[in-house]
Amino acid sequence: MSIAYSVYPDHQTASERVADLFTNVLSSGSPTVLGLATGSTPLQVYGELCRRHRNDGLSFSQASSFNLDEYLGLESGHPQSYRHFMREHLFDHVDIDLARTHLPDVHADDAQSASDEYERQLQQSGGVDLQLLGIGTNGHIGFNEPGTKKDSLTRVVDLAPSTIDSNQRFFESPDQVPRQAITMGIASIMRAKQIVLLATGQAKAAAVAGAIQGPISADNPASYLQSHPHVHFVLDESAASELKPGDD
Ligand SMILES: N[C@@H]1[C@@H](O)[C@H](O)[C@@H](COP(=O)(O)O)O[C@@H]1O
Repeated sequence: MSIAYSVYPDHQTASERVADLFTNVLSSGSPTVLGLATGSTPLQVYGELCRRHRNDGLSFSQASSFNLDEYLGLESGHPQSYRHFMREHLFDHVDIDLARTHLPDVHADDAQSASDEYERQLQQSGGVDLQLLGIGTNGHIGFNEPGTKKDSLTRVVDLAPSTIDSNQRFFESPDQVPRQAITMGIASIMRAKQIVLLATGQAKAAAVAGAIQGPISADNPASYLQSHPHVHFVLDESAASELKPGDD
């Protein structure tokens, strides 16, 4: 099994192609459920969608959204919380109804009940029409770290040491980096009707090659995507650099 992929010369061009997919589902005129991701990778996708809203009238008025994950342990409104990220980079710049934007409730007394409730809302939404993913250098999607099972649902997870290291760049000091998160599971993600994974930069090349051309394995959670019927990887040349030729 393999995954379809496209390679573009740079991050901006790749991001515009991903924005095209979002534009298509948003332009259908019917209610749409978007699956959204955070991290540095999708920033230009969101920038492009904001530009299209401003200049071309692209409307989010029929959209609702579910984010993949949220850190546990940050106070409400923390600048590195994913809710804050989404408002800063997308929600506050387009006509989406904030009441229909969903992120896991990390301030509930019982984080596992809040995770179960998120999974229930996700299932009741009718399903994600288009899910955007990034990928960790260890192959994680959302915060589904290596070792995650294919049937996993939304739950509380411990972050891998390599993920904590990678995320240190967003915090003032290493001890401020959260150690836990609530994340959609692999099975939650795989229910999306269409999935696009955007990866750019050399640091992602090995994880991308393993996901597309390696065995389906918990060692590289993105490899589970091989069994999804409508998944596409959008890559820049660096992220594609460890793919073996002749397998696209
Ligand atoms: N939970 C997020 C993922 O959803 C994201 O895809 C990944 C890569 O982040 P970046 O895009 O900054 O490389 O790590 C984060 O920790």
